[in-house]
Amino acid sequence: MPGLPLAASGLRLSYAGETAVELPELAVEPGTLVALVGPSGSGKSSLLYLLSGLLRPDSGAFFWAGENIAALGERHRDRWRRRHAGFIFQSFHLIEELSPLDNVLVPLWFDRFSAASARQRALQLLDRLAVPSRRAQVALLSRGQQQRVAIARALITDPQVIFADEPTASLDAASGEAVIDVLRQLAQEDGRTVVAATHDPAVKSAAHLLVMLDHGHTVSIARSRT
Ligand SMILES: Nc1ncnc2c1ncn2[C@@H]1O[C@H](COP(=O)(O)OP(=O)(O)OP(=O)(O)O)[C@@H](O)[C@H]1O
Repeated sequence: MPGLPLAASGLRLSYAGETAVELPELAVEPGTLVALVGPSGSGKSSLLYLLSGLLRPDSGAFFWAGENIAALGERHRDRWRRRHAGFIFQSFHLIEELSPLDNVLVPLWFDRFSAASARQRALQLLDRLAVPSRRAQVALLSRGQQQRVAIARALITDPQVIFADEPTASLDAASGEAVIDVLRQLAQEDGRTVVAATHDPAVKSAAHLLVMLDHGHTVSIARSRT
């Protein structure tokens, strides 16, 4: 499934009158890995949650494939997210007692699907991400492997856009590099749109597009040369 173009215009979110993030203009083509970077408290997570439709802006618009998600009610935004987006978190959010395979199948619990084909797809994803799928409990895997299980779980619905909140922050450098390689592949080879909020200089240098934030303000948007 090809990626999804994202765009934003005049986005602003504040908490108790304090601006958390402002983004005048953004356009992201499918196949792009975007890094949202800046010091702690600069608004990276807030912007990620705005662009993913988890938060609603005070003003402005953001578009997924031309649809202004900011204008939709919660139920419709949920539907768009379920259909088009996958999420990856710093602390993985896996169910420790379940196997890697069963964790990858979690997003399908509430959907009608063919168990056999879903299982096959989950095994293919775990294989692609080099995770030993036969382990009884995901908790027995290394942290790098656990994050790759979380990526497989995000991919089970074949999302066009992936949102990642500090995807490498709890990993050592080598495991972080493996996850960054996967994020780049998801953009470059699959053509998905990938947006990551990050402190990690390695994610920053791997990204195709950088959105730099400082105290809520977008300082610059730069296309990297990588
Ligand atoms: N739920 C909230 N209620 C009130 N203020 C909030 C809330 N969430 C974030 N903020 C404030 O909004 C600003 C931006 O926070 P945000 O978490 O988006 O920054 P960040 O760059 O992701 O930070 P970090 O790198 O530390 O995770 C900060 O001043 C923060 O204190």
